[in-house]
Amino acid sequence: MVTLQLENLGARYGRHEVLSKATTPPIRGGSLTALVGANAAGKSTLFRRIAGQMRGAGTVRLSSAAAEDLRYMPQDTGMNAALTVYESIILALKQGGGSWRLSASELTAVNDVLARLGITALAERQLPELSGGQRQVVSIAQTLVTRPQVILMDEPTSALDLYRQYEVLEALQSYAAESGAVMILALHDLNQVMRCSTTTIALGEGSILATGPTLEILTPAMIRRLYGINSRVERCSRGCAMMIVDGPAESQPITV
Ligand SMILES: Nc1ncnc2c1ncn2[C@@H]1O[C@H](COP(=O)(O)OP(=O)(O)OP(=O)(O)O)[C@@H](O)[C@H]1O
Repeated sequence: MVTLQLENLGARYGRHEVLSKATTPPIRGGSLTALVGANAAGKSTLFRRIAGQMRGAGTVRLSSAAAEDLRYMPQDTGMNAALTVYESIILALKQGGGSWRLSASELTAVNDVLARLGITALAERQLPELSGGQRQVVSIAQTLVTRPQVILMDEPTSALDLYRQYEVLEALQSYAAESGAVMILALHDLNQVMRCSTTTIALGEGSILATGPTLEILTPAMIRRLYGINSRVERCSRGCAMMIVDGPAESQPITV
């Protein structure tokens, strides 16, 4: 089982300190972890820091996985190359180098990721012709095709319709369950978080405020602290937890 643990991570842009002493217990693979926090709280910055794209204080500890097994899918992924969807996924698979010839197992990996994400019909389409939601799913396919063991995705469902959100989150959950990968998704929709993630990391006030089981973290008090919103967390008639927004709290969230 892969685990990821953060110890006292810091990150700054010049003199602007965005994160300080960001620490988590070991985050276990096999299910989805959500990263939540207000705009500008530092979610993308934390991902860049974990992915080694930024220097800073602290340590990222990985067990049962190497740094090369980590993939980070940023919020905005360039999709203007004159490639088909199929070619772009082969390119993502071959980024580690090697021959352009596809082995039988690589061919299976490309076809599998297309099928898993429900985009087989898009395989021959050119990237610049795709809609925003289609691009986002292709970007997820490019991220998963190498079968990474640690995956960081920045708002992977932000451009998706309701059906696609459901389909993609189910696909990500099943990928995590079968591979044992640590999969952290930055998400803004807290009902989505409650439905799909077992663990939640709450980011605010320049650090990680709490990490733990999603329903223990996403209490009305934490939601008020993170977003400045009064809310209730209730059970629907089928027993699923859901958040109901009541309105703005008197105090605004504190971001950096
Ligand atoms: N390249 C950069 N140079 C300078 N400051 C930056 C840079 N990238 C981000 N920041 C600043 O760092 C802070 C955190 O930004 P970040 O993108 O990590 O937030 P976020 O939580 O991902 O926000 P959002 O939910 O809006 O995507 C913000 O104040 C932002 O302006």
